[in-house]
Amino acid sequence: MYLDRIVETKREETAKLAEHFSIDKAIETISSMPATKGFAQRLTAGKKRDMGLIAEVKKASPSKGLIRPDFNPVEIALTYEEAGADCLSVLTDAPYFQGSGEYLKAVRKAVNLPLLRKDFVIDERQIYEARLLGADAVLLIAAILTPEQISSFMKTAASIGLDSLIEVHSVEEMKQVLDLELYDGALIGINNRNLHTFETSLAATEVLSKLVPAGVPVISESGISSTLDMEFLRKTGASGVLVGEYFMRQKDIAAAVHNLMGPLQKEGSVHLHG
Ligand SMILES: O=C(O)c1ccccc1NCC(=O)[C@H](O)[C@H](O)COP(=O)(O)O
Repeated sequence: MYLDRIVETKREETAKLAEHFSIDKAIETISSMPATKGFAQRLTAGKKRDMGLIAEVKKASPSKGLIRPDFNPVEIALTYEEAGADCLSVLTDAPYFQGSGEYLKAVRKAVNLPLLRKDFVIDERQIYEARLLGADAVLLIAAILTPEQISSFMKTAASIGLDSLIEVHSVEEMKQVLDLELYDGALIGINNRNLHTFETSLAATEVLSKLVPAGVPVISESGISSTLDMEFLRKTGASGVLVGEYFMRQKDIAAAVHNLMGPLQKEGSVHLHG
């Protein structure tokens, strides 16, 4: 199974990381870093349209191979920012997504938006590393973590100012996550992609969002590519969407953001550079 392969690779990567990474030193460095930017807040009260947008900087994927050959993460991030994305997701996994921690660092320097480190977190060192790279949030995938790990990682993340996007794909995972004490800044991500078969269906959001109590923000992730999809997702009560491949395949990324998401409703809150 592909997800098992990815997790096996992460075990190797984190074992290597453990050889040199000091959590105490990381905490010391983080204590003098600027505060994080409130990832969850930007997707709820602070969103710029009726639906929040996490726009993904994604070069390749296990399901689709190379998606964007002319990949310039900083240019893409700046385009997303100018088009009014609320937050960005930057893939840092190298072997399967051709991402990099260096891309996250470079994007952090270039844009003001809150950033999600998109990777497969299985070890708390990756959470400290995310903060050092400039992330404002981490992804915690229920399919590869125990509820105890999710709880503990969410706590670690919160202790260093990071929000958590907790990703589920099944009723069982959703129930387990909802049984946890969710920290302020926790978002539920419903992945429309089955991470074992790679099939996507927005029915995942339709079905699973019904289980989420009012007040817990839901982000619908993956396989979103049309205004019809957005209409469908609005009716599920999702607060926002995470979109990668659709934008990455467009020549004019900014136009694609505007077409998919509709006009900006909070013009004043768009942070442009200059
Ligand atoms: O994208 C994949 O092929 C994939 C395969 C295995 C595990 C995770 C995978 N994707 C991670 C994601 O969650 C997506 O990059 C993200 O939700 C955006 O999805 P999309 O808009 O479909 O690119």
